[in-house]
Amino acid sequence: MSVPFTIGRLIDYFTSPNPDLFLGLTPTMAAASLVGVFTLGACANFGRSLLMRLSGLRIIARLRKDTYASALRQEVNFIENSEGDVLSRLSVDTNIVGESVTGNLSDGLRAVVTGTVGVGLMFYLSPTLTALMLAIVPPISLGAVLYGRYLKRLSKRTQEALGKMSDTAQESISALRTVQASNAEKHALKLFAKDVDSVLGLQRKEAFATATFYGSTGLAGNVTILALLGYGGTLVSRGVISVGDLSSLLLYSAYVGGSMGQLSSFFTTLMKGVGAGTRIFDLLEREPVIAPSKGTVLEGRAVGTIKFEGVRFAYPKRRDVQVLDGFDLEIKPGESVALVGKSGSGKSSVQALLLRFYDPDLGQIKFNGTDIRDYTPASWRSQIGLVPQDPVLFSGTIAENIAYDRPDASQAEIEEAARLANCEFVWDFPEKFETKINKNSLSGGQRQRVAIARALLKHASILCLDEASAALDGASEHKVNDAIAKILQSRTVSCLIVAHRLSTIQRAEKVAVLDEGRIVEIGTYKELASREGSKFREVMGAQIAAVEY
Ligand SMILES: Nc1ncnc2c1ncn2[C@@H]1O[C@H](COP(=O)(O)OP(=O)(O)OP(=O)(O)O)[C@@H](O)[C@H]1O
Repeated sequence: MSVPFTIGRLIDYFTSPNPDLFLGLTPTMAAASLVGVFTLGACANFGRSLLMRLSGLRIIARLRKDTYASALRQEVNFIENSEGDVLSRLSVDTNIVGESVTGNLSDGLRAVVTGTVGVGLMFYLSPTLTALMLAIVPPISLGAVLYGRYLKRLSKRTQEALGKMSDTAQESISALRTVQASNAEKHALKLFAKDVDSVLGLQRKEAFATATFYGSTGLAGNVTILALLGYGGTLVSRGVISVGDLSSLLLYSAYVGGSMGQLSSFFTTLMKGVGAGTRIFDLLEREPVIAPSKGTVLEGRAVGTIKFEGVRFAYPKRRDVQVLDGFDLEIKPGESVALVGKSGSGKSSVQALLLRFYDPDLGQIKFNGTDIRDYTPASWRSQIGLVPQDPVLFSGTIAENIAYDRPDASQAEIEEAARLANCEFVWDFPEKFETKINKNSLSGGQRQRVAIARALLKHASILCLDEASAALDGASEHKVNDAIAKILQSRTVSCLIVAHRLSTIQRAEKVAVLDEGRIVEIGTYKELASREGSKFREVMGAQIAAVEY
């Protein structure tokens, strides 16, 4: 802020017949002091920029971690419906918020200081000219407030549209094999382009608003400088102020104008940050429907009877389809129950309820007489090993994948679980258990067996198996069946298996047939298969006929 003042003094010094600089300084001393001030300013700028940048990055990192932690806590239904949107909040929105409260804030503060000191020094030099310049402040401030509000709304909508765009991209990219096999690239691109265009539409509105605001403030600023020069010129000719004072004033007005520009950009960036922040805090503060900390902790390996009592359930997104309607089932400790039924009859949903991915709308699921909702979801889930129909592998080694539920497991335990799950293929890989894999780099049958090993390593008291309905190749299917058979024969775990193959159903101690949301038949395989006209025979028709033939 000392620069315009000193320049004014220097101009007066060189243009005046009786030079007198300021406080008895010579031009050389004034220049030397300025260099000192510049150096100090440079150091302060370095510190400001570095500290603000670093704190911004740390805020972004922390917001990302917290938002991710919150996303992992939410019930699966909420996240599965908006995967891309959640990812966009994690990457884009956190960035906007971080920048708007750090670098932007420091620029804003600097603008406030520059503006206030500038106006103060202008008043010192000429109160009349300063009052003339300040006349443009109220209309510009009003414009900035209106523009900021508009931008905040627009920013939230833009971030939402960006989230939807990410959702669309995520869906196709994660299913690229299906997209390419169906020659659906054009269709996928069309869907994505539609989302991109809606983002573009919103950004265009923002561009128009910004251009209008900056265009008009720029015009107002230039007109003010012209007015200052015109009126200031008459004051100089009348000898009220010196040429140096007018030069200082003009420079200060440029500083103040610049700081007002910075202030409005601070305000608009802050409003964008508020828009993006709303989306982050919506997720950060969201209470999951299935509260992670509610309930008592189920310690150790708990053995007991599982009882579904009058369970009614419909998916939140499809309330009109009653998936389970008076579902009753009992699984005793160590018992294996095969759940059979037509495709879409609700078998996987039963397992999803047992794992508390959802809670029943009515009725209860009890473990040893206690509603499973009375346990914390994490401690309840720690009792269950899960082998889904299409198991998911994560990027990492085979050992890490097998030990996913129990990262502390020893190599010997991992190998033992792999042996029990018929994962002998691992020993054929050159790097054995250290072989790096990702979600696609094993065959379907191998994936199933790794998932079985994972579930076995957990030493859970309950196993939820969803048998692959897709046909595996003969050898692979035999290995998977054999691994499942070993589990069914052991009496140490209760097993709820969604079964499609006759061989599996035959091995289960109890077979339950699910139809229209409830168990319609229950018994041993022999009882159900020998009952003429049974629902079981209807569901398993072709397979039973093949055996009898
Ligand atoms: N996330 C979901 N949101 C809404 N509806 C769903 C969801 N998952 C499944 N459904 C519906 O719930 C019903 C039961 O599905 P579920 O997957 O439990 O059947 P299933 O018996 O396991 O089928 P399959 O043998 O083909 O795997 C079906 O009508 C299905 O369309």
